Parts: sequence; C-alpha cells; structure tokens
Amino acid sequence: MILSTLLHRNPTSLLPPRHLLALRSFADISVEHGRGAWKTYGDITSYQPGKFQIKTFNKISPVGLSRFPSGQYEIKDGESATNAHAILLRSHKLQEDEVNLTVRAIARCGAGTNNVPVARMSELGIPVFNTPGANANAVKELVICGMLLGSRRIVDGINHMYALGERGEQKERVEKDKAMFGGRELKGKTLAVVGLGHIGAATARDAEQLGMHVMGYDPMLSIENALKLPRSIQLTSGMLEAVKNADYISLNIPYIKGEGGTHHVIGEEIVSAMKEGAVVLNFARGELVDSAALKKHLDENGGKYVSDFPDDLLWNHPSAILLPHLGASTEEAEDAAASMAAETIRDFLETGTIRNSVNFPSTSLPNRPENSIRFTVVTKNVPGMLAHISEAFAGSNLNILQQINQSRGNVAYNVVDVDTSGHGVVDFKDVQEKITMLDGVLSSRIIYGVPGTGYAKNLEGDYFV
Ligand SMILES: NC(=O)C1=CN([C@@H]2O[C@H](COP(=O)(O)OP(=O)(O)OC[C@H]3O[C@@H](n4cnc5c(N)ncnc54)[C@H](O)[C@@H]3O)[C@@H](O)[C@H]2O)C=CC1
Ligand SMILES: O=C(O)C(=O)COP(=O)(O)O
Repeated sequence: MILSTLLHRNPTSLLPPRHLLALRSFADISVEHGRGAWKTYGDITSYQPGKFQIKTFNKISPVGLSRFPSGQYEIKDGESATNAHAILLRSHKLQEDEVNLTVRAIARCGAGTNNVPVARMSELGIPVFNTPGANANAVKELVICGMLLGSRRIVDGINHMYALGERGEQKERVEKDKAMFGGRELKGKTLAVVGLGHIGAATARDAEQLGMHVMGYDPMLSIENALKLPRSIQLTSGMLEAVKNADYISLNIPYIKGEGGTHHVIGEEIVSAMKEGAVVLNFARGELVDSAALKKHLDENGGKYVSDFPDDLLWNHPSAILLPHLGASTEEAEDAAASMAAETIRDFLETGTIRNSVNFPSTSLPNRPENSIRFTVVTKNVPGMLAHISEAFAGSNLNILQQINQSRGNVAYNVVDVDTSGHGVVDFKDVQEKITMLDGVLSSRIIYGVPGTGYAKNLEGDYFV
C-alpha cells in the first residue's frame, strides 16, 4: 500500500523502461525496519542500499568530503543525486525542487544561509546547518587587504605599471609617476565594525594591532565573541554612532530579507552621516548596501567602496574596487568549512545530534544505551506533541530509556531511546508509522546503524518511507 501511494506521487510513466525493471525487482524484496535494506523512494536506480547519499553543489573541498567514509556514504553532484539523504553546498541558490523527498538535512559550507530557503525547510522539517567561524580568518584577511586597497591606490598603480610596460616606459617613469598614487596609512585611523561575530571580532582585533582606533556595533553580541574583542574597542548602541566618525567601515553581518532584516542597512541615513573619504568594506553581502545612496556619497564626498560582491551600479565606478566573491576562497577556509559541514551532517545522520543549525534547536543525547533503538521526531512546535509521542510508545508497550525535547521557532525536535528487549522489528515499524502520522509531526527517523534507512515523513497525511 505504501508502495502504491508512492508510485502515485512518483508516476512510473515518467521513468524509462529500465527504471521500471529496477523498481519491480526492488519491490519484491521484503523490507522491514531493522532487517536488511529499507525502502527508499527517490530515484530507485540511484539508490545504493546501505549508504547515505550526499548531494553536493559548488566546489566542495575534497578534504572535507573525505570525512564521509566511503563504506557508508556516496557523494554525488547536484544533477546526478536523485536520492539524496543530505545536501552540502556553498553559495548555490538552492531551489525547493532540488530538495528531494528523501533529504533529511542541508549543510552550508560557510556562514551565510541566505541562499537556502530556510523558512521553507523548517516547514518541511529539514534542519539547515552552517559552519560558524570556519572561513572567518580568510574573510578577515581580505577585509584587512580591502582597507589597504582603499588606502594606497594599489589597483591604480598596478594598472599604471601595465600601461607603462606596454609602452616600454616603466623604468623611465616608475619613480616620477609615484606621486600620482599617494595614499594614507591605517595607523591612527578609526575603523567601525558593524557585526561583531566571527569575522567582525577578528577584524577588530587585528585592526587594533595595526594601531587603529576601533568602534563596534552589534546589538546581539554573544558572550563568546565579546571575549574575543580587543580591549580598546568602543562599543556603540546604534550603527549611526559607530560609523559617523569612521575612516573605514566594515560590514560583517548576515543578509536577512524582510521586515527587521538587513536589506539596504547601509542606506541614505547611514551614508549621509559618513565622513568625507570614508572607505566602506563590504565582504558580507551585496544586498546590505543601497548602491544608489552610496554612489551619491562617493560622487559628492569621495571615499571608496571595496567589496567581493557584484554591483549593477558601482561595478565601473572609479571609487569602487570590486572583486569576485573571494572572501572564503582559500584552501584553508574551504577545507575547514567542508570538514565542519561533513562532521555536522554525519553527527546528525548517524546519531540525531543537532549543532550549528540555523533553524533547529541544538540537541544531543548521550550515546544510545545497549539494547535500544533511537527515534528522532520532528514536530511543529505546538502543545501536546511530546505527550502524544510518549503515549504512542506506551501504547505499543515500549519503554523509553532516555529522551530529550527541544524547540526553536516553529519546530520542535525529539530524540527518544527506546528499550528493544523483548521486541521485534514490527513493533518499531508500527509505532513509527503511528507517531509519524500524528497531526503536527513532520518526520521521524529510527537510527539503528544502517545508513540511509529508517526515515519517514508525514506529507500532509500521506505516509512516506
Ligand atoms: N565574502 C565572503 O566570502 C563571506 C561572507 N560572509 C558574510 O559575513 C557574514 C558574517 O559572517 P560571520 O562573522 O562568520 O557570522 P557570525 O554569525 O559569526 O556574525 C554575525 C554577527 O552579526 C551580528 N548582527 C546581525 N545583524 C546585525 C545588525 N543588523 N547590526 C549589527 N550586527 C548584526 C550578529 O549578532 C553576529 O554577532 C555572513 O553572514 C556572510 O553573509 C561570511 C563568510 C564568507
Ligand atoms: O560563507 C559565506 O557566507 C560565504 O559567503 C562564502 O561563500 P562561498 O562558500 O565562498 O561560496
């Protein structure tokens, strides 16, 4: 019956004949929880029993991917991974139709998750992870570089040397022409850091070492990051106060759409308060800056805009220095971000642990006791869910050994270890279906050591395993 429901959703008429064959032979296998293979209904032809399939987008560091043991994981790129259990990506703008029904988790190898439809993933019960701090040093170094690029006319000087070289005049003119490219020093100047997270705090620290006076603004400053700030930093309670006397302004905040978000936070009000000649460093996201307002400021008051994001208005402005999105493109950052993402996904798939999620609550239980099976259940964050889940176990005469329930926003996450003594697999299969089909439950998993198996979803009243 389950198979026919799924065939209904995945019409076989869409599959070429050889796929039909594979489907038929697979359907002949008698499958039950805890015994051998588990049914899966992505593209049956790309399903490898006994393995988790990881779908990747973008260039993901092989060092990170090597954290997935090949005996339990297969890695496939976007197009070919039609049966994915998890997605690993960088800046790829993820569309909902790229998230197969089989997907249990998504990890962004990096910081910003504005390229992932996070709110929709929460509705679907899918945790989205990122890798806090893994690429922060790379970005911080480029911000420091950006301050120098905005101070010393390095780019103009390089272009000039090319032009001289082409005319064979470089030796004759190199000393005379240097007067055209004078600059200023960072020492003694004021840097305003907007957003004192992993990148902002590190930038503030290094700027102090360079002899700069540092102002900082972050209304949600964490204790962890506060401890990393330089002693001399002057914190402000508003962005305007931080930027108005600054010679350099570094944006290190996430891009968040919608009301209360950060779209165009650097708009008319902030820009018109900026000092003449101020250098704006945007290694965060292009959408944070209102380019029209900034262009007006650059035209009238000088200064520079240095960024690693494209800009339709400023891309050829004489005061803009725009680079490809290179902030995190170092070997070290790519390795660290992909490794952290891989470990986070493994932990989630193999034990149900949640850390570094941007939409799910941090959750971990001690190791599963002997003779137990682990259930994880994702529900809407509404009253009574925990009681209904516990009742379902009690109703099947299953004893809970340990459990945890955490919530965040609209989602609640439960991890429950259940005693297996004296029970057969059918008990677990039945209770999973009962729990998954409770009103308010989004998905469930049974984690018992067989990769790729044990997942079920409540698709608005349809049971999907
Ligand atoms: N250019 C590149 O290649 C990269 C860009 N990024 C961008 O940089 C951003 C920051 O990265 P991390 O420092 O690693 O993140 P993080 O999460 O450690 O820090 C962000 C900080 O911004 C603060 N914040 C949020 N909204 C704010 C607001 N309106 N005003 C002031 N502070 C605010 C938060 O409280 C937090 O402390 C990312 O969200 C991403 O957009 C990150 C990595 C690479
Ligand atoms: O981590 C981030 O937020 C970044 O912007 C880095 O992007 P990337 O992984 O280099 O495409």
